[in-house]
Amino acid sequence: MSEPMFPTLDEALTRLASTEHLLVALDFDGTLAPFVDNPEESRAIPEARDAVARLLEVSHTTVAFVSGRAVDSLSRASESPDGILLVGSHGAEYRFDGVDTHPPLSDGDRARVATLSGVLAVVSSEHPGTWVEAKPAGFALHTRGLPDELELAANEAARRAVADANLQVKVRDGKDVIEFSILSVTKGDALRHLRDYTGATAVLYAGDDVTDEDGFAALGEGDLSLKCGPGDTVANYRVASPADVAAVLATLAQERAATGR
Ligand SMILES: O=P(O)(O)OC[C@H]1O[C@H](O[C@H]2O[C@H](CO)[C@@H](O)[C@H](O)[C@H]2O)[C@H](O)[C@@H](O)[C@@H]1O
Repeated sequence: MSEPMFPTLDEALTRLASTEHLLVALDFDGTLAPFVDNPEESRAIPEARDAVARLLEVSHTTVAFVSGRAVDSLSRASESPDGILLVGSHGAEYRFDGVDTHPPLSDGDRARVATLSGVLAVVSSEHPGTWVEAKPAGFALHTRGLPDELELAANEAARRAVADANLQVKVRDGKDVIEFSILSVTKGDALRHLRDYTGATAVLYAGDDVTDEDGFAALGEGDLSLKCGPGDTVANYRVASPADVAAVLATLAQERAATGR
């Protein structure tokens, strides 16, 4: 973990609550929602939903979900609370104030996506228990529930097959998932864009996975980075579970509201 600016998370939250415009950016799976086998059935825990709703009621406060999911999938799983900003596909898709934006894909890009689809379909068919989730610019090969050795074999086969196809895609390791995208944007890019878009004077970002490290690294002095669960991190603070993240958000909502904003 990085050296925190304040010795305790409570002190850091109090300082953050007093900023002029606060951006609360949150990863979804593993941070607000516990892992489940079927991503379509994933939902934020009630405590997290309540805390997000309270933050959304405070003026000069913006809340965003920043996910590896495609933005449509994120919208369904998060049930897209009123006023929320959505970032999908690790920063490749935005849904802000009802407007969708994403980088245009050239014909060549679409051809690479189609080739990638075929390559991963073959890998999945050769590795029972895996399945492929489609996204606008890539795919996730899911391995949840497989024994470690089978998961490893599927991941290695996918990496090899994609490398052999010479597609030059971005590879992201996640929790029981390996992702391949023709776009290389990161959650760090997403947080920089969100900061500009909202004019935030301070940012909280919470996440649990390797891809969230790009988000943490994009934060600076006066911001707060919160890692959920175990694993190496550059975040300043750590909690154990989505329930703990929800408690942090509830505290922040309470303190932020008390500032009179
Ligand atoms: O950036 P996130 O919001 O954390 O999204 C990361 C990936 O989340 C989803 O997969 C993960 O959650 C699933 C549901 O709990 C679980 O079955 C899977 O094993 C996890 O990796 C989503 O399906 C992926 O597209 C996201 O990239």
